[in-house]
Amino acid sequence: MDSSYILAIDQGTTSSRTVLFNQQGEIKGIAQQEFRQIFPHSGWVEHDPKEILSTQLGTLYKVMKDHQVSAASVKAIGITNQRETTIVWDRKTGDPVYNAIVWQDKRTASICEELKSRGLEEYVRHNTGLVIDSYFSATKVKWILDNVPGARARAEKGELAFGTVDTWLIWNMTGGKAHVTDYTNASRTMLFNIRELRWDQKLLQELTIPASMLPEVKPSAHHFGDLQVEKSVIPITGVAGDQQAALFGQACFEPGMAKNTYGTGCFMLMNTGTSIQRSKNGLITTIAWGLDGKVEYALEGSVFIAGAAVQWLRDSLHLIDQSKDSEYFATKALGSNEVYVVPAFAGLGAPYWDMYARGAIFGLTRDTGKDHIIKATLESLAYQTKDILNAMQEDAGIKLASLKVDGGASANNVLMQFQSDILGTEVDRPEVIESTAMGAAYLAAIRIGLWKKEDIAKTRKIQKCFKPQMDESQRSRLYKGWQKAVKRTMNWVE
Ligand SMILES: Nc1ncnc2c1ncn2[C@@H]1O[C@H](COP(=O)(O)OP(=O)(O)O)[C@@H](O)[C@H]1O
Ligand SMILES: O=P(O)(O)OC[C@H](O)CO
Repeated sequence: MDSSYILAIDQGTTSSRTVLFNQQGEIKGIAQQEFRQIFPHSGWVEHDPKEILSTQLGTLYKVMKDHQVSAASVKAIGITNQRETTIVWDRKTGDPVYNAIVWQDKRTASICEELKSRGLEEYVRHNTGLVIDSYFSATKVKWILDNVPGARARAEKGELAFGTVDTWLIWNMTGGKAHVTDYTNASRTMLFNIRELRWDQKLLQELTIPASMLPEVKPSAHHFGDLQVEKSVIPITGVAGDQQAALFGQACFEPGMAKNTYGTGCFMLMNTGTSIQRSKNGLITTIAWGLDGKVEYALEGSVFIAGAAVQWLRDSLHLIDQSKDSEYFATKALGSNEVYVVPAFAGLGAPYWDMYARGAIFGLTRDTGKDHIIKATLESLAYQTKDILNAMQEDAGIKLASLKVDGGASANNVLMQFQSDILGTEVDRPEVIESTAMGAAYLAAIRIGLWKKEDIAKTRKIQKCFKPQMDESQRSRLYKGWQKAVKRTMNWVE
C-alpha cells in the first residue's frame, strides 16, 4: 500500500491504544491492550512503566501489521497520554527507580498539607493555575526522591530523569535521545509556571526537586524525535495530554467552546483563548495547547472516578461482565428507588478538592437490587458532570447551548440521556468518540503540513443529539439528593 497514514498513540489510564488514521483523517484501525493496575496500599495506584511501554508499542506494531501498513507510509506519530502520572528513571540504564505513581494516587496528601501550611496555595494557583492536590505530579516526584533509597543523591548528581507518560514514551521511542514534553503535560505537574512558560524555580526549591531532572518543554506540534521502525524513521510531531487532545479533536478552537470526556475519569475543558482565566468555583486553569507560536489556555473540571466506577462494578463487585452491560441493567431498574453512589474512591476532584473523601452508597432500602446500584453508578458520572458544568458556566458567565461529549463511556445511551436530563442541556455525541486520538493525530499532521486545523471542524459529525426530557422539579429534586450525598462522603479519612 502506498497511501499516507498517521498513527495516534493514546496511552490511557487503563489501556494503551494505537489508532491508525488514513490521509483523509478517517480511522482505519485500532489496537488496544489493557494493563495491570497495581494497588499496593489503600489509596495508592501504580503502573509498571515497562508495561506501559510494552503494551503501547505492542499496539503500535499490531495495528500496522493488522492493516498491512508499512513504516514508510506512516508519515507521523502523535502521542496523547494519561496526564500527571509520574515516572523517574536512570538516564544511563533507562530503568525506572520506582513504579509510575498514577494521577489517582493519594499517598502524597500529607506533603500537600505541608505545602498548604507554608502558605503556598495562592502562589501555586497564581503561577501554575492549579490547586495544591496529590493529583498533580510535583508531590509524587518528591515522594520518590524521599522514599526510594539513594534516589535523592542520584537525582542531585544529575543521574535521574523525571517525566510524565509522554516523556517516558518519547525517551524510549527515541532510544534515550529526547527528554522532552509539551506545554499541556508540563502544565499538569504543579511545577510549571503557565504565565511565564518555564519551570517554576520557587516551587522546585520548596519541593527540593533538582531542575536537572526535568524535560525540555516544547509546543504541542513540534518535532519531538524519531521512532526507527525497520529501515524507516517515523517522526513524532504531536504531543498533548489526553484531555487537551480531546478538546482539540472536538474542534473547540474558540473561547467558550467546551467538551466533556468520559474515560476512567471525566474531564470537562473550556477553551479560554490566549487569556488566563481564574476560576472562582473550584476549577483549575491549564494550557490547552501550544501551537502557531502561541499558547492557549482552558478552564478544567477534573472528576477522578467516572468509567472507573463502571470498572468497579465489573471487577470488584462482579455485577456486570463488561462495562457496556451497565446500560442494559440500568434500564431494568424499576420503581421509585432513589439510590446515590458517590464514587469518591480517590477523594473528590473539582469542584470539591477533598483528598479525604471516600466512596459511599446512599438511599438503600430493602428492595434495592443490583440494577439500582448499576443505574446509580452510571448516574454518578452525570451528577459529577453537572457539578462541573455549573461551576464552569458560572465562571464563564455563559450557558452552554449543548455539551460535546466523547470517551469510552459516552457510548452509553442511558448515561447520555440521563446526562441531558439532569443538565437540562442538549448533549452532542460525535460519530468518532475517539476525539483524544483524533486530536493527537491532527497535531502531528499539522506539524508536517498534511492537514490543517480547520479540517477537524469539517470532518466532525454529530452521531446523536440527546435532548432533555425531564421536568425541572424532578431535576432539581434529584440533584439536591446528590448534593446531600456528596456532602456526607467528605472529610471521611482522618
Ligand atoms: N458502554 C459503556 N458504558 C459505561 N462505561 C463504559 C462503557 N464503555 C466503556 N466504559 C468505561 O469507559 C472507560 C474506558 O474509556 P476510555 O475512553 O477508553 O478510557 P481511558 O482512556 O481512561 O482508559 C472504562 O472505565 C470503562 O469502564
Ligand atoms: O486515562 P484517562 O483518559 O481517564 O485520562 C486521565 C487524565 O489525563 C488524568 O488527568
